[in-house]
Amino acid sequence: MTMRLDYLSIFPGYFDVLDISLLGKAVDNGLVEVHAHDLRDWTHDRHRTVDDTPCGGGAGMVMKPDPWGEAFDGIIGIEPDPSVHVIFPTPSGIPFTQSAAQELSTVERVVFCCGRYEGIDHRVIDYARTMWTVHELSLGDYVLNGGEVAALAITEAVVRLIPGFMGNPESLAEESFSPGQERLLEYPLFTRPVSWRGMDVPEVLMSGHHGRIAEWRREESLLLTRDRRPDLTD
Ligand SMILES: Nc1nc2cc(Br)ccc2s1
Repeated sequence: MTMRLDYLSIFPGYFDVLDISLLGKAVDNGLVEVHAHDLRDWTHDRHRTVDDTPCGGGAGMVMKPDPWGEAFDGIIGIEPDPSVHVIFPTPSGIPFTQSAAQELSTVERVVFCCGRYEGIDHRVIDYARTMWTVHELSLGDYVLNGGEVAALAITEAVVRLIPGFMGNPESLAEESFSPGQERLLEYPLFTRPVSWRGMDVPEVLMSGHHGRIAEWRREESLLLTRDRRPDLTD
């Protein structure tokens, strides 16, 4: 299966980065195809206007619905298709999680709608919900200047889970937040040299005693999780 990823943005250049590194490899080996689109290509005025003042007043500007609607018609189509997943990164979205990444990794078509300014006219999201499967996703409780960086993060989390993408799929199963894994943070990692700037690798890790090593790692994960993410231990 090839996953098609579309990105709608007034800064499509953000997505040039998808041609390099592991994601570039996924593109080369036909696992994913990536299309970035400039929302301004669907404007008709001399200034290629995509924003306007908010109805009801308030600070900043809101993205006009017309360019989005015409871009949807051109990129996705005018017939409803629930197999198309449309993602709006937004601070007011539901938290994006590894299980959501897992689910999205099986989808054949994903369209990212990257808002700027104060956000997108809400009728765009309401329209999209009548046509496709829509996800309003948040990456965390902080505000970016637009959805592009969030779209890149979601892309990386999803694409790396596509079967055949990672050389060693077993490593995925052991990662934190993977299905079936206890919700624990990763234990500290070490490699050679054994002694570095007066700091040594914990002796247990050099003991060759796999039972003790597993026990040490679990304890470290429990301590770290309790200290940094008590919410995961609920
Ligand atoms: N955390 C996030 N901040 C933002 C800001 C804008 Br503007 C659009 C999308 C997102 S996702």
